[in-house]
Amino acid sequence: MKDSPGLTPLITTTQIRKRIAVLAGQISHDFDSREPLMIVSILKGSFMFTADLVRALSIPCTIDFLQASSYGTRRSSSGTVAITGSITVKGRHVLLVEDIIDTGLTINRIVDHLRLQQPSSIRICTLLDKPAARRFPCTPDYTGFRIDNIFVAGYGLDDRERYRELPCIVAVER
Ligand SMILES: O=P(O)(O)OC[C@H]1O[C@H](OP(=O)(O)OP(=O)(O)O)[C@H](O)[C@@H]1O
Ligand SMILES: Nc1nc2[nH]cnc2c(=O)[nH]1
Repeated sequence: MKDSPGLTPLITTTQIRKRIAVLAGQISHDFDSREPLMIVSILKGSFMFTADLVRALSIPCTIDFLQASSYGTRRSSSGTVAITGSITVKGRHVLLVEDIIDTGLTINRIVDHLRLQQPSSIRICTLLDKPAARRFPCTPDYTGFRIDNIFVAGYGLDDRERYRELPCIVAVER
């Protein structure tokens, strides 16, 4: 990890790699049909997780992206989710891939947005879950790690656009 004051290691690169192998095994088992699974990666935070997860799957998939932003340069949600990108999910089995579910606002907004198009199913896979921070109900179908209500960065997640490139998850000092 880069030598930066205020960052405390939380989840190592090895732990992430091992956990993704398990998640990918479960997903591949659950969606073992001839139809390709539609992966929808929620940017920016999930770019690294998505790249590692899809490479570990043993089933065919397609990969699309939506961008959702509500934190901006803050460490708490603005309460408004801006969704950009246009994808077609009608009749597809969709797996939303998130880096983190915190208040639950972002994932709820995305699910509501996509349901209007009548997909065959929507499932949620998140690398990190902060159940203690939840304000909008959401129970992910696949979870990498449950963490305490602390602000984290690395492996795609930012603190004011910094640290996305780190290969591990760190806690950021407030
Ligand atoms: O459950 P919530 O409280 O809604 O928080 C989770 C969302 O917050 C982060 O996105 P952010 O708005 O920071 O955008 P980014 O992924 O581009 O950094 C993260 O990537 C999730 O999408
Ligand atoms: N980087 C980052 N983004 C978040 N979005 C919601 N919670 C978090 C968090 O802990 N870290």
